[in-house]
Amino acid sequence: MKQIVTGGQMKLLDSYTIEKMGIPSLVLMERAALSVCQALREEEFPLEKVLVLCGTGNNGADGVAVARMLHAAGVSVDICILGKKDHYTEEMRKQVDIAENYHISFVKNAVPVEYTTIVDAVFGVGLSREVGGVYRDTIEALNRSDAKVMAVDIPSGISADTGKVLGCAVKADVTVTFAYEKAGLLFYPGASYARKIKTADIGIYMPPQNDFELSIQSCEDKDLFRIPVRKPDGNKGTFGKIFLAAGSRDISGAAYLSACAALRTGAGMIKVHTRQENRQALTTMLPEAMYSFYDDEEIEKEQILEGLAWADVIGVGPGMGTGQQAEDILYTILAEGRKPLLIDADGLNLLAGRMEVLAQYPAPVIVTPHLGEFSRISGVSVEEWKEAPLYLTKRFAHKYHLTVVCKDSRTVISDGSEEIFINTSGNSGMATAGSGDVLSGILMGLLAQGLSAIDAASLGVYFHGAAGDMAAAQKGEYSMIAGDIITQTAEILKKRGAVL
Ligand SMILES: NC(=O)C1=CN([C@@H]2O[C@H](COP(=O)(O)OP(=O)(O)OC[C@H]3O[C@@H](n4cnc5c(N)ncnc54)[C@H](O)[C@@H]3O)[C@@H](O)[C@H]2O)[C@@H](O)CC1
Ligand SMILES: [K+]
Repeated sequence: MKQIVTGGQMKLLDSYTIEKMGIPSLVLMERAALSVCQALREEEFPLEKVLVLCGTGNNGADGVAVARMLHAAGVSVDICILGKKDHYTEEMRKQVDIAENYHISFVKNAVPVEYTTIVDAVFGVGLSREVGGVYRDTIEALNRSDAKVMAVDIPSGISADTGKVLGCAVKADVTVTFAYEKAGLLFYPGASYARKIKTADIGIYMPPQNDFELSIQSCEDKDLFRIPVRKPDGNKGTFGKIFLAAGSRDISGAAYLSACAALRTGAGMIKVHTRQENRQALTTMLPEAMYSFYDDEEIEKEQILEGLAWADVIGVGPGMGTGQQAEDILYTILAEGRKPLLIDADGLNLLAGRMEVLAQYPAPVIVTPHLGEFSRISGVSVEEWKEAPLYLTKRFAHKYHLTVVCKDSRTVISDGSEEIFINTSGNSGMATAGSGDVLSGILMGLLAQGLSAIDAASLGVYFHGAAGDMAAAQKGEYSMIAGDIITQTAEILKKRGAVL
């Protein structure tokens, strides 16, 4: 698990390290600048003629220190400072004094096209408003040049919290970020402005007790090993039984994909409750599942109650439609279910405006809305969410005691506690029909094997994205389809099994 921070959190950690632990600010800065110089070499930047563009804050001070190190190593480097001298921070003043002692060239109106490499040290985590004026003109000229661009800490103009472009922003080739990745480097569009991210240890201290309202985490490959080990003496019951209400008169694919993904993730048994019309298709495509069917008559409440009593995990929603029968099934489950419950797709559409009914549910509930569905069930518009994705997802999860998987290019997962997850696996090929059904199947499969709701959700989303990345490597982002994600799910678990 990787720790991620907001801009405000990073500033607190900087001050804690300086004031409480006693490491001088200039020492941190020296390490920061060294790490940038090292990355310039590792990433083979063309250092024939380098421009370091600096702001007046400590990001600019980092830049001046980088210029000094390059100059000392014999590189031809110019420093251009944007902003007034009387705005310099103390560290910036000091770095400029040192650079002047080294007789480094300072230029007033840099012409970006004249350089082979540009180091962007205009704004870091201190960016507090829209970028305009000379800053904007210079950043736009930089983006038009052919120079290779290294961003110091974060591309200038990107919000460290949301990844939004504040007016305009530097398009970097590589970003060296200090101590922890900032949330704004993970969310789009920030992620595409930062491109390749390298995280440098500069000696920042993380106190064991901090007052952060959010502790932001991001899963990595090694977290896949938290998927429970198969018990050699286990039976079908050991690995969990799932009751899934899915599919409707015209839709059988969603039920198939979700049920198949749950079994492929390792669940012991699944029973799909669906419309009679799906009998032939589903029993042919997935004979491994069990089924109960209903038709135009009233929904078979007895069948549902039987399924709920039998199951360890309940799922409802994929391809179910939003008609009266779907609504009756959902509300029967909400009234009678006693096991961990996953609600997806149409299940969520049926809940819009009535979320308080979930408060009575006696076991953990996971909901998996995409942003549009999240907007419908929470009343938060997509634009509002993009302004504060972490806070708004947490607030909604907390209000209704849910684990929320808010699906977007960077999915956010929260159970309302201070620990919140941003997912970084996956690719645009996963924006394909049925991909969400596969995710719901994976999450049920992990719940069935005993993971808690938040572990199943955070790990399952990462797992789904990782399988999607493998599918894209094989089929390409254009051609991959949801079924390919299921195939790769099996490949990932095979490797996991082989290691143990
Ligand atoms: N000692 C420290 O505090 C350390 C700081 N570090 C660096 O310092 C950075 C943070 O430094 P600061 O907090 O000084 O902030 P920044 O250097 O990111 O920027 C703040 C400055 O920009 C101005 N500003 C903000 N938005 C603007 C806008 N839209 N247009 C024009 N001016 C604007 C502010 O008024 C302020 O002068 C980090 O990102 C990191 O690069 C690192 O060197 C590690 C140590
Ligand atoms: K920067």
